[in-house]
Amino acid sequence: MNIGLFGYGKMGRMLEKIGQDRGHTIVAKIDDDTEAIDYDGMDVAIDFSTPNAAFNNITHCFKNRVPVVSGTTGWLRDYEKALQICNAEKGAFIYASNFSLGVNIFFELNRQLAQMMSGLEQYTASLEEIHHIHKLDAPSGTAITLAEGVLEHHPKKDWSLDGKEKGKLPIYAKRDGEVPGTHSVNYTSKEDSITIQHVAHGREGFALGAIVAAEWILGKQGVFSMKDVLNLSN
Ligand SMILES: NC(=O)C1=CN([C@@H]2O[C@H](COP(=O)(O)OP(=O)(O)OC[C@H]3O[C@@H](n4cnc5c(N)ncnc54)[C@H](O)[C@@H]3O)[C@@H](O)[C@H]2O)C=CC1
Ligand SMILES: O=C(O)C1=N[C@H](C(=O)O)C[C@H](O)C1
Repeated sequence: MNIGLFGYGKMGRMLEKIGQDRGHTIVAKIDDDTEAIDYDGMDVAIDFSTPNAAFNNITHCFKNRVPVVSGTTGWLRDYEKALQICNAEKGAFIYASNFSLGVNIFFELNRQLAQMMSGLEQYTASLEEIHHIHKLDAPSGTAITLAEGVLEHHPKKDWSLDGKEKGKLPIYAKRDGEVPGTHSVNYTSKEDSITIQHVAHGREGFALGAIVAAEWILGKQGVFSMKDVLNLSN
């Protein structure tokens, strides 16, 4: 499979390694200084760029008939617009706030726990994410997905960064050294606390999940999620 990488930073380099290990060819490494892009040689594009660059990268791929896997976070205000362009161009698209197998299992566990906790008003829910100091966006995309899973079964209607808005589910975002990504969901009462946590040990899991998604999307048309790729139950 010929892969075009959009964003050749920490994730781009890890994708190159894992992609080559799985027998694929990296035909383009597009970064902020790339002047011309040859879409014709790409079977699939994988975008791990920046919040400001992702929408343009993704939609240009749709217009050039290249399927897209995107893991870039912090651009989701434009997500619906991207889906419209994907559908109009009969393109193929997978976005995931986190491509690792472990986090996608954690997403399911989070939803199940949220359902069990619904109606137990003595517990106060909160989320915490810890990432490296280079991260541009806060809260993390993964924390937002986790918050959405909690809110499906919770009287609160929205989340708020660092608990700044009263009456909303707080997501505390911390930045520390080179931490690859740690996410916790906590329920606390006067009597006790329940915490579930996912700890990434590096970036390999994210990159492997994105390459598996790219292999899966070849030849397909439409908008998909990691649930489709991993065949996880609803
Ligand atoms: N969904 C997931 O599983 C994961 C998502 N991420 C997300 O992926 C994104 C990238 O993460 P990192 O590689 O750690 O960041 P990074 O900062 O190391 O790399 C981003 C790269 O994008 C480049 N870039 C800037 N403008 C561009 C443009 N117009 N076109 C192409 N590239 C451009 C930057 O120069 C940089 O090299 C972030 O949004 C991060 O949150 C990171 C890890 C896992
Ligand atoms: O920026 C990162 O590094 C990561 N970003 C993603 C996010 O925002 O959730 C996924 C992972 O936690 C690493």
